[in-house]
Amino acid sequence: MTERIVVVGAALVDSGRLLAARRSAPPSLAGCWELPGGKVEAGERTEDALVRELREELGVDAEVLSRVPGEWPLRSPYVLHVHFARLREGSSSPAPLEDHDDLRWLASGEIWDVDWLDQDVPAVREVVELMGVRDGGVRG
Ligand SMILES: Nc1nc2c([nH]c(=O)n2[C@H]2C[C@H](O)[C@@H](COP(=O)(O)OP(=O)(O)OP(=O)(O)O)O2)c(=O)[nH]1
Repeated sequence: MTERIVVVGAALVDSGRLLAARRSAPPSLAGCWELPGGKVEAGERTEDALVRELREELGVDAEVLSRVPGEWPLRSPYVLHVHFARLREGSSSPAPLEDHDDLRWLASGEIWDVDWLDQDVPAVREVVELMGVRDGGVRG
């Protein structure tokens, strides 16, 4: 059976805005925007992987909230899972420390202003839908 590796992405929300991160590498993905996160390591809980990745990549202390239902195929063998997350009180603001060269907090009318990775578009669409539905519920 083909190995399947989960990449976990954060729908990091704050005051109704969603954080988008612009990849700086590899060249095939550089310049496009994604949900920050990374690969879940063997034996690691997805939520723990997300907290770890957000600390490494953005220097933040994040709290993982609910999972966005669904799973989106990436380049084999990767599949994307997404969880809502928010910054814990006292966390630093996100900074593009690793893998990214720009960050943007997108308000609801700005979500499609950035050039998302093609494979992220269906996941982002789902996130936006849920942010609307849960308005007030997932706001950080
Ligand atoms: N983090 C993240 N990766 C994504 C998204 N969409 C997408 O195709 N990918 C791809 C890019 C990479 O091939 C893979 C995850 O790689 P990564 O570089 O973020 O993960 P990582 O930090 O664990 O990687 P590594 O450098 O430790 O190998 O999934 C997304 O929204 N978020």
